[in-house]
Amino acid sequence: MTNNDFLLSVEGLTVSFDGFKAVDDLSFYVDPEEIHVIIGPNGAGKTTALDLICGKTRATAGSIRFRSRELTEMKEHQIVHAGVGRKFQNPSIYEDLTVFENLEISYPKGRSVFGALAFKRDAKVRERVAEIAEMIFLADHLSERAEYLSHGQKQWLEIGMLLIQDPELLMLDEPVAGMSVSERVKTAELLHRIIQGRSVIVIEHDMKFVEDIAHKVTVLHQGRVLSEGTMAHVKSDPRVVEVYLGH
Ligand SMILES: Nc1ncnc2c1ncn2[C@@H]1O[C@H](COP(=O)(O)OP(=O)(O)OP(=O)(O)O)[C@@H](O)[C@H]1O
Repeated sequence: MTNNDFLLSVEGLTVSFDGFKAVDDLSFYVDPEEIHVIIGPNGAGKTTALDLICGKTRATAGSIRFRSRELTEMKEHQIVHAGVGRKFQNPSIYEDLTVFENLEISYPKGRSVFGALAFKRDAKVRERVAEIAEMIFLADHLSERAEYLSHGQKQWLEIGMLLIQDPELLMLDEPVAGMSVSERVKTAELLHRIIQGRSVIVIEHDMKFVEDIAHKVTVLHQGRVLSEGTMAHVKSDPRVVEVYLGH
């Protein structure tokens, strides 16, 4: 039975690579405005699960329902268009463009209601770029070339490039890897700020950061759910301690 109150329902999801099931009969659900963190040991299938949701990898079996749509039957660009944004581990920003230009080129095309009045569209884009830049702590860096940003600022810029498309589901793969402590704190703040009207799935190994952001945690092990619930719940689950947290 599908519960339509969930933003995302993953059920019985399986992918087999030459007989090896990297994701094996996986089910989990994401509520609207939820920060849902996926943790688990190396090779547990976390990245593969996100690859399946964004259409980069095709499922062998199972279903992924996003609102009322079945994503397993859609192409990658259709999934993006449906409102699913994905950030990979390495930032894919344009180093030789400014912060402003990086955000501007990410603004969705063809959404203008002003028709030929291009200047009105330009004003709207500038306004939205300014709004996003403020949100990602880069309001004072709009005219700076992206190559001069710190590693953390580059990560934020890429999140901003996704936010400007206003996805209802945003997926982030290890967003704080390589960040300083203060950048991690600000990233947690950023995530709490952007979930109004959207949900976020995060893969993360930094448990302090997970504690700061997670509404719900799903622990994967060998492609399956090992444990699920609040951080306090999964932290005290002996099976999680044994395969992951105790190491
Ligand atoms: N295209 C592929 N072909 C064959 N095997 C694959 C493929 N993609 C992933 N795998 C295997 O599936 C398993 C799960 O990999 P995945 O990258 O999803 O794990 P992960 O939980 O994200 O790990 P990590 O924390 O190290 O990033 C691994 O054993 C990996 O080698």
